[in-house]
Amino acid sequence: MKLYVDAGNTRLKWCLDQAGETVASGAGVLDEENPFPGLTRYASDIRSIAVSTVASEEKRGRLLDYLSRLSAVAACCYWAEPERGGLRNAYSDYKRMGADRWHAMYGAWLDHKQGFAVVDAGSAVTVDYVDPHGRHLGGYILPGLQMMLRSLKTDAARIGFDPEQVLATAPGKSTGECVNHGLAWLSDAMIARIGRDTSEFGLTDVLVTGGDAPRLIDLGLSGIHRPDLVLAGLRAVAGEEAS
Ligand SMILES: Nc1ncnc2c1ncn2[C@@H]1O[C@H](COP(=O)(O)OP(=O)(O)O)[C@@H](O)[C@H]1O
Ligand SMILES: CC(C)(COP(=O)(O)O)[C@@H](O)C(=O)NCCC(=O)O
Ligand SMILES: [K+]
Repeated sequence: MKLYVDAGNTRLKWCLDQAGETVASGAGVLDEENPFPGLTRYASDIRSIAVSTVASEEKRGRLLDYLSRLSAVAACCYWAEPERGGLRNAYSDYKRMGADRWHAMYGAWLDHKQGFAVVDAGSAVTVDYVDPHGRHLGGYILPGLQMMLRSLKTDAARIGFDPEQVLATAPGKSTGECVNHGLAWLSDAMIARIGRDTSEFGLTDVLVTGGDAPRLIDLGLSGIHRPDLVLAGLRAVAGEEAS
């Protein structure tokens, strides 16, 4: 079996592949005693390990340590690239791009050749545009939804509120409403902007991934929900490298 790991700043997502089929998958947190609940019983069946990570070097070290105790197979990390299979990275300094963005774009490129946007709503929100020729037009990096709420809580002394996942965007009449409606209102503006950009650039599909993808879809982002997009791209890249 092949193990694929997407290690973000908040969570680890993983899947186990046998002959192209997903036999198990899950999510966990590196700091927990078992970062891969559900995986341990397959440990002796693992024949390869591929990792896409944007976590710090310290966290990557701990992840690789954990994996080396789990399995005798050495884990291989895959990074952003300048080009693959007709998909071309807009970054001149492509090594600086988060591996998750590259793998999500490649996962999308395999199935959506008519031009697309990838919206990855994780710890941070990233938006990337790829035209029908596979040219990455560039993208955006924004604070994630939880990150925004957390920064309001920690960096402003008098903003006290309970986070609520409201859809309301009307002007708030209490601190809680101002914050919670504010986040919905800001997301609404971002969603409208993505709609404008995709029609201006002639991109057909919007693919949405990351832990807060359902929230953005609830808020009106009309797109294809692909929770596994980073892992899909990583699977393809690692498979091509092995063949
Ligand atoms: N079970 C969960 N644990 C943690 N965060 C979750 C969970 N479900 C949804 N989320 C939301 O998803 C975000 C993390 O998304 P994810 O795509 O896993 O991030 P990353 O790739 O940066 O680790 C969090 O900020 C949180 O808002
Ligand atoms: C933008 C990100 C923080 C998103 O990470 P995530 O929210 O998935 O944890 C990550 O892709 C990253 O660290 N990128 C490096 C900078 C760049 O892509 O230009
Ligand atoms: K992300």
